[in-house]
Amino acid sequence: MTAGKGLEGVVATQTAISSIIDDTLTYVGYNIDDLANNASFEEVVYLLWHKRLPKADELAELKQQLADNMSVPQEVLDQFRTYPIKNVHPMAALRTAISYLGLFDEEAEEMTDEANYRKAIRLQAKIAAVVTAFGRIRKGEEPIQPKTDLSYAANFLYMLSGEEPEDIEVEAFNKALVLHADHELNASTFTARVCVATLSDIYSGVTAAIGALKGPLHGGANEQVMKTLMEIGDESNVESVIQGKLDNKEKIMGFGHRVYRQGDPRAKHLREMSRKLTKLRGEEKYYNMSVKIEEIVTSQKDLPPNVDFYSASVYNALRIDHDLFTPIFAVSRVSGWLAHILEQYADNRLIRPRAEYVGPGMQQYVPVDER
Ligand SMILES: CC(=O)SCCNC(=O)CCNC(=O)[C@H](O)C(C)(C)COP(=O)(O)OP(=O)(O)OC[C@H]1O[C@@H](n2cnc3c(N)ncnc32)[C@H](O)[C@@H]1OP(=O)(O)O
Ligand SMILES: O=C([O-])CC(=O)C(=O)O
Repeated sequence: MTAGKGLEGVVATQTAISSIIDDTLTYVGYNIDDLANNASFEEVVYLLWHKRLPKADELAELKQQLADNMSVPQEVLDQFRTYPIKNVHPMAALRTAISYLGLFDEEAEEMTDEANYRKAIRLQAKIAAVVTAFGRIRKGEEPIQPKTDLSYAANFLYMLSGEEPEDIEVEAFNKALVLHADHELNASTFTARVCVATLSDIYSGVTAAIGALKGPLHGGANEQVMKTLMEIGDESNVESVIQGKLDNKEKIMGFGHRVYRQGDPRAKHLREMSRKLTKLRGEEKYYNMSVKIEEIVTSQKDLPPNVDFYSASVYNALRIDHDLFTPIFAVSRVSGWLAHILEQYADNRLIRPRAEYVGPGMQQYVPVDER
C-alpha cells in the first residue's frame, strides 16, 4: 500500500537522539522543558553527540573546541562579496558557504569516526561565524572575530553586532538554540540522513539539510511569521488581517505541525521570552499581536503555534535582521543534523523507498519527425 503523500505516520528509522511521544519532546530522554530551563547550548550539543550529559571537564573541553574552531577561511568570506545579484537570501548564502567550507577541510573525505567527529566540531563552530559574517559583510561591515571566553550563544550575538550582549539576551538566545537543536525525523534531518546513507560526506549531508530547512513549510516559517507581524503593523489590525488570510484559505505561518496535536512544547518557552524581551525593549506590540493571532488561529482552526511562531518576535527583539532567522535555526539544528549523520554512519543502510507508478502504460517510441 502507498504511504501518504507526506509519509505521515511512517516510521522510517530508529534513533536514540530525540523523541516525540504524546506531544512530549525529549533529547536522549531529557524533557525539553528541563533542558530549556537549565542547559547551555554546548551541553545540549554534547548530549546529542554523545547521548549523555557532559561532566564539567568534558563540557569545558567542548566549549574550548568550539571557540577555537570558529574562524572561517578568508576565501569563504570573500565569496560573499562576489554575488552578481543583490539581496541573496542568507539561507542560499549559507548553503553555498557550508558546501564551500568542505573544500578547505583536509579531512572532508576521511570517513573514520574520529575524523567525522572532528568535522562535526568544526562545522558547529564555523556555522556561527559564517552566518554572522554574511550578516555583516552584506551591509558593508567587516566580520568580527569570536571571543574565546564567551559562550556559543553570546559569541553569536557578539559576532553579529560587535557588542557584548546583555545577560537577558544571552539567556534568550541560548534558550532558542537549545529548543531548536533537534526534532526527531523532521524534513531537514531526514534529508541529511538520506544523503549520508549513500556514504556521502558530512558536508554534503549538512548542505542538503540546509536546503530542506530553507522552505517556509519548515524552518523558513520563522521569517514568514515576522513578515506577517510587519504586515499587521498594529494590534488593532490583527483581527482583520488574520481573518482575511483565513477566509482566503492562506496558511498562517508558525501554526500547525505534522506531529504535535495538542501543541508544540517549545512554543511556551519562546512565548515567555518574547513577553520578557519585547517588554524590555518597549516593543510589547509584537508580543501582543502574536498573542492575539494565537487566540484567533487556535479558536478558529484549532491549530496551536509551533516553534517558529514566537521565535520571530524573540529574534526581532534581539535586533536580528529578519532574513537571518532561518540561518539561526540552522546554527542550532546543525547540532541535531550532525548527531543524526553520525548515528546513520554508525549503522548504515542505503535509504531507497519505492514509488507507485501512476503514469501512462507501455508506449511505442515514435521518431521525432513522425510525432
Ligand atoms: C520547525 C517547523 O518546521 S514547524 C512547521 C513550520 N511551518 C509552518 O509554520 C508553516 C505553516 N504550517 C503548515 O504549513 C502546516 O501546518 C505544516 C506543513 C507545518 C504541517 O502540515 P500538515 O501536517 O501537512 O497539515 P495539513 O496541511 O494536513 O493541515 C491540516 C489542515 O489544517 C490546515 N492548516 C495547517 N496549517 C495551517 C496554518 N498554519 N494555517 C492555516 N491552516 C492550516 C490545512 O490547510 C488543512 O486544512 P484542510 O483539512 O481544510 O485542508
Ligand atoms: O518536526 C518537524 O516536522 C518540524 C519541526 O518542528 C522541527 O524540525 O523542529
